[in-house]
Amino acid sequence: MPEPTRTGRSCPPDTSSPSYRKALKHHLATLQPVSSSSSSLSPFRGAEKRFKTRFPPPVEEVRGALDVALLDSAREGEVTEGWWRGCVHEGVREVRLRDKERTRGYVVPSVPGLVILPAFLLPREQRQLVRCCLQDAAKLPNETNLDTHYVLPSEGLWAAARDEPDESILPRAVSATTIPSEAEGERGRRTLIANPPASVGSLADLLSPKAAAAPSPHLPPSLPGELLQKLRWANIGASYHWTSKSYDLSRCSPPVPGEVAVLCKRAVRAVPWEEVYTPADSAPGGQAPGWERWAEDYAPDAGIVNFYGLADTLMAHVDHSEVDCTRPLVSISLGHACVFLLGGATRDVPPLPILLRSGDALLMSGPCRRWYHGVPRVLEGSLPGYLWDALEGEDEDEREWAPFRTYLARTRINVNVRQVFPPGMEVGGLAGVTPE
Ligand SMILES: O=C(O)CCC(=O)C(=O)O
Ligand SMILES: [Fe+2]
Repeated sequence: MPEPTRTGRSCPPDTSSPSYRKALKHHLATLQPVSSSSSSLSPFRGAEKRFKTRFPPPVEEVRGALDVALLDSAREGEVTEGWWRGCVHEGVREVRLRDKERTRGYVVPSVPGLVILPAFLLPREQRQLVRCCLQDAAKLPNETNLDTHYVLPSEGLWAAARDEPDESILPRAVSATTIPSEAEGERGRRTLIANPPASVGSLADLLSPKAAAAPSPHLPPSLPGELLQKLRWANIGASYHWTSKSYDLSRCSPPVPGEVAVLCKRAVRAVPWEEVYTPADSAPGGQAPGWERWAEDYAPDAGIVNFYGLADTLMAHVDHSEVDCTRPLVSISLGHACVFLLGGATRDVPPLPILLRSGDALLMSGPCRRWYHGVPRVLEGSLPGYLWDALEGEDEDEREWAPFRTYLARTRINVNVRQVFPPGMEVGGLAGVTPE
């Protein structure tokens, strides 16, 4: 495979180029007639559609996205070298972080409980987290989207691609004890299924063993490098069961990797929550009960690492499988930037588009913790130079980094970490207390 290059660095696609015209022609030829229902799309679906558009690329649409990197002169190079940029919305408020080295944090009054920590990770830390995601997280006993269909090597796909690139990986045989894989999209991405939000009352469900999804019967053996391109998610911590969209605590899983947990706790500790929630909000039934103690007692116990190719999207959904429904979900972006849409309690609320760049952390807590959100667009040509070129002044082995940068040339990674159980409630594989 030829070494990929960083794409579309300093200008939008050349709309007069033969390749653009050819792609446009193909697009127009395959265009479906406008359905009578398209005007009745919900505001969230409408926004998704606008950001997904390839012809022409949604440069103007993205210009309306909240892009807090514009407020940081240190990121000027990163912003100007790519051709996607958003804007700064009125009302966005800076909060002073406790973490002295990283001084920026932003809240948006229309989205209570949202905190954005731009450039939360330094370039060196981003590289380290990328390594952790590919080498350690996407490996047994953690489950990935590929485990349903292939017998993956115990050393993990990344190590296999590096050490035994020509060794085929066999598809898994169909077994009579499995059930069809309903919750998996065509390429291992997720599709929507409606299930009730988790609560203390649904704990018994979390403890009951869940059937494995059925492997696809018609898959050829594949090389590790080919399968890496099909890697879409890896569970970390408590095992998430995609078919039923709930946790499966009957499955013993290692905890969230230490270095991921440390980063997420650092993000939660850095936020001055008293500036996010006023004391009145913390009253019982308020916006985020217990926020005063998050700095001490936030303990992530589950998460998903999402791997997006440049054309991949994540449709509108609510993460409601966690028993604790207000503690922060910490989401860290790596590699290519994206547009993240954050709506409201229903798809009828017009979403706020946010441009998330590599190293940014986004925290959803309190009211917005169970709001609709999704990723309609990975922004091609947005890989920052420090993930591609040698790191200035850092003692890093660029040869060791080379396969990671090649992978990132077509990828966005998102580390999405949650706390399923509130402090003191430890259940099943995570300890052994059953609620009354
Ligand atoms: O990729 C992202 O930024 C969001 C991912 C997400 O919403 C999820 O994993 O539930
Ligand atoms: Fe989500």
